[in-house]
Amino acid sequence: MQWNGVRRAHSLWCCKTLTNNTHLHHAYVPVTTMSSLEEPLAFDKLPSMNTIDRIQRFSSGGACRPRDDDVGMGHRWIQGRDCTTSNCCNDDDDKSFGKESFPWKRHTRKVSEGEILLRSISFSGRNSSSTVSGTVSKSFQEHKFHTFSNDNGISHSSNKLVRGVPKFVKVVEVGPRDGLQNEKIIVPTSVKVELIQRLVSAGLPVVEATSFVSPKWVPQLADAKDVMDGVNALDGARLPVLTPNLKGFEAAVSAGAKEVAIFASASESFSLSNINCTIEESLLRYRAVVTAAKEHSIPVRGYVSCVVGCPVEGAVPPSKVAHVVKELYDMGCFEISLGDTIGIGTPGTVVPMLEAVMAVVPAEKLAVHFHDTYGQALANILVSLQMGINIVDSSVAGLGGCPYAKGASGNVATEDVVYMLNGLGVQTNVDLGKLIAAGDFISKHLGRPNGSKAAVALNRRVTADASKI
Ligand SMILES: CC(C)(COP(=O)([O-])OP(=O)([O-])OC[C@H]1O[C@@H](n2cnc3c(N)ncnc32)[C@H](O)[C@@H]1OP(=O)([O-])[O-])[C@@H](O)C(=O)NCCC(=O)NCCSC(=O)C[C@@](C)(O)CC(=O)[O-]
Repeated sequence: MQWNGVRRAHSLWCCKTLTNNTHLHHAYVPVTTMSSLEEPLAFDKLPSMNTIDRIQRFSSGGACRPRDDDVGMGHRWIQGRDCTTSNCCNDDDDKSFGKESFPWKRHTRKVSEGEILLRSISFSGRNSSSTVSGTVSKSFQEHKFHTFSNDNGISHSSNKLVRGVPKFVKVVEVGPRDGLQNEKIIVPTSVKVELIQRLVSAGLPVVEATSFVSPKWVPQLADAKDVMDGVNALDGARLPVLTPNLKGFEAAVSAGAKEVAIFASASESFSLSNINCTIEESLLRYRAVVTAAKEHSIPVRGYVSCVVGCPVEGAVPPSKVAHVVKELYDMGCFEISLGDTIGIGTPGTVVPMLEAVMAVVPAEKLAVHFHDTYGQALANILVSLQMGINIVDSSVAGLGGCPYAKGASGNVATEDVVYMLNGLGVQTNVDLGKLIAAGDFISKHLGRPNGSKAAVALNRRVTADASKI
């Protein structure tokens, strides 16, 4: 692999500080074009949406697709979704996430919807608690962490903006992987294990546990096998891991992983810097992983990075994103997560990107994954929900960072997402109080404040209430 090494070494913006074990992986430090990140990408910086027309549209039962006469700016989506998906608030069929199916295997989630509904309710708010075992601070259970909202108003709202959002949203917690891979401090394995336990205990249905990548590039996750040893016995959530190649896949399976994720990019430059190969080479690699996964009946999630912008290339054409998403879908990924890796998107750029992607892959197979660098993540999530997406990735306490941009923050905080979803009357089955406790736990270990605004505000309210007693 000498050639690969040479190629990577020649990429100008690749930060290859392998000798410094505290540095994050090579993917994330461009030396040029940072100025392109200083202003939001706007419509006029995107390629003509006519390109989207050229993408072969394939019919998908539940996909929420734009009308043929609406390929421009996607304004229709911003005004409110006017077509339905299987999980729209207008839809009486609560399919939700209890019956997820994978291309080669009917997969039944361990926690059925019925079980979820039977879980005891110990917190106020629409998304109540779970009784999944785990270590949770008792004191938090005595407080009420709820979203300020008028419940009746939500459930009976006739407003098309609110009606347009799904009834259920599957929150995919990526903090232990995407968050911790980006933190400067290498967190001890025992702390990672406890964090995952707490997140599962909070009712999160999917907690991405770690990555089986090169420890030279991501030293923060070099203990992947030990983390899996610590969490394999956990019940109640799926614990996928990232695998960049067959080597990683085999290591993950040996460590007991039951679900994996592969990660491609819509930007050629980012692909080279992140996984040291072109997009097409990565797809070849991933085909091998998916084939091996099928043999083990292991579901594979796909990621596509840089779905609206790349730190080097600037705006990324929606058609390019759609191409990579479709490739991953066709090779057998059961779900594809759309990553705004540098958190540069706004609803103005996210909407046309989603339109292009939803023209080739059904909405219910898509997740959104927003970093909150520019404070746009919740707005982007809301507009995605209105377009029919019902899977959202996030990191507890907003873990992580993005060394491409000054002052960049990590993924959108799970607490903030759940708070917003509670306010919208969308069910997640996540217990906000336990989630906040998990966020406080890891923030304490990292020696920094909780990066979730909702967590900080709710903690402050609890403290203020307690002081009045
Ligand atoms: C992909 C590689 C491995 C290619 O790296 P490479 O250097 O091209 O690979 P190689 O095949 O030449 O191997 C080089 C060395 O790595 C080893 N190696 C090779 N594969 C593995 C493996 N799986 N596990 C452990 N070790 C491995 C291999 O054995 C060899 O070891 P040596 O002989 O030098 O001692 C490398 O570039 C890498 O690990 N990259 C990690 C990238 C990464 O983790 N990025 C962050 C995740 S993506 C992300 O965060 C975005 C996302 C998903 O969140 C969505 C979004 O926000 O956009």
